[in-house]
Amino acid sequence: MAILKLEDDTILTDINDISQELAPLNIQLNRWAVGNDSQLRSLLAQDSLDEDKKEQVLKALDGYFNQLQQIAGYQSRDLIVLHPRVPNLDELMVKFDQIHTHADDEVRYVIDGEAIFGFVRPDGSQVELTVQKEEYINVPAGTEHWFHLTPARRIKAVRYFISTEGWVPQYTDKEIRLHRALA
Ligand SMILES: CSCCC(=O)/C(O)=C/O
Ligand SMILES: [Fe+2]
Ligand code: NI
Repeated sequence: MAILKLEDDTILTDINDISQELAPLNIQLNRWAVGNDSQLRSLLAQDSLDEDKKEQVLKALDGYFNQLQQIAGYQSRDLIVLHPRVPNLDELMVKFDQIHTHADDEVRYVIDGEAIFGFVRPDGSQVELTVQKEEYINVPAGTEHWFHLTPARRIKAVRYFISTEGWVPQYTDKEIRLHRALA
């Protein structure tokens, strides 16, 4: 269940309240079921997945990718698997935990675990959104945002791409005011 933290420490959990606070950013937040396939569920329960198992997971969820392909021309998808035993996990995360934008929409489908997406709103205020399992988020291209793990340090998320360049950040050198203030 999504949780939104505002800069004044307000915590919102009602999806309508969250959508209202995110409306100026045109961020889409939906619930997408993973389903009851036992093989998929057993794969998602594993910490790490080799490339073959990642592809099995992606194929099992390609119904959503096919929809994105048809309605918006998405061309590729990959699977991010992060957990506490990933070597140099903190170093890996540094590139995400700085305010950046992408030329593509940032489209993520969390299928296990959770993570935090932070946003700079048009009025300059900052918010942090915890996105959890079976939640889909679409952050429009050009949105200033950052990303980090929760204390659980565990997420599996499908990333969908329109362009073929993959993950390219444009850093904006703004300070993550909210995160530091509440850390
Ligand atoms: C869960 S996807 C990893 C984070 C990412 O791709 C991104 O761009 C964060 O801002
Ligand atoms: Fe990003
Ligand atoms: Ni934070």
